[in-house]
Amino acid sequence: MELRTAVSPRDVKHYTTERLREEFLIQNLFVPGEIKLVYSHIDRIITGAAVPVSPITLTAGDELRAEYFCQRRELGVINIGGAGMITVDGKVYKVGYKEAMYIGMGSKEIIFASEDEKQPAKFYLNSAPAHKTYPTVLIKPEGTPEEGVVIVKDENKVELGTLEDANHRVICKYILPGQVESCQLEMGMTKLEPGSVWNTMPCHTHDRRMEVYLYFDIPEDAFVMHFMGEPDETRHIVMRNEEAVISPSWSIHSGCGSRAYTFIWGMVGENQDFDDMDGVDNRDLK
Ligand SMILES: O=C(O)C(=O)C[C@H](O)C(=O)CO
Ligand SMILES: [Zn+2]
Repeated sequence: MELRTAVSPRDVKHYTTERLREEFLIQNLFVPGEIKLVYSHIDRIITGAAVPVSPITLTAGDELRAEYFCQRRELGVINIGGAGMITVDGKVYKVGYKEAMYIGMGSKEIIFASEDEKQPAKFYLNSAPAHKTYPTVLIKPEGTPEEGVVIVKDENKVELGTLEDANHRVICKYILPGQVESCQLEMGMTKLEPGSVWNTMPCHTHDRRMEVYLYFDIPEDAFVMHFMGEPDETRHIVMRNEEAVISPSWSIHSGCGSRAYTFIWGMVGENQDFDDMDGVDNRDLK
């Protein structure tokens, strides 16, 4: 598990491109046959990925000083690859493309597998410290609810922006209060409509929560300029396909692509109020 420390905005002002990327950008997450994990001191979020070609088990590693990964943690998973399975304490959940799971604290054995090793599942992971066990569930954007399966409510599929502002997009909220309960983790996916390139613009900060973005569905010769920093001291990070970026609570997090793309956002921190954002007026950005 790789470790990243927290950083102060006063220091970040002076970072070179290279240093900025070292601190905030997470590359090479999706490696066939491996589980990759990055532990950030910022709200102790773990960002990771599992790409099983044969079944692989999630372990705590030395870093957590825990008997098993979810002993004191909760875990959110979204599959951006081929059809897969996640087995939690012996119960098998089939997790298709853009389907997700919330796995509650206390789940001991978590095994990732792919239905077809030639088109492996790509499980993206966000995990945060937890204090209480909430039910483990499979989450689907569409379908019929059944025992252990939550379908994203219509009110949690939010269309925002316009083509004229190049920010037409749909935010699909998977893990949040009132739909899938968690101690602090919230997760969802935002898809840009063709011709729109800006996410989270007008932009915001939320001092109560930090956030991680995973950008995907980006062709090899395309990119997203991810903007971060305090609103009056912004910086950019060039993002390629399937790369993640850490956004401290004091930082804006917004991106402009060379074409449309999709991204997963995950938040942890003080509260779980999605709309508790401090909006930044476009005229105030520097
Ligand atoms: O496109 C957007 O706007 C978003 O997806 C915003 C993120 O969900 C976010 O930053 C929530 O705080
Ligand atoms: Zn945000």
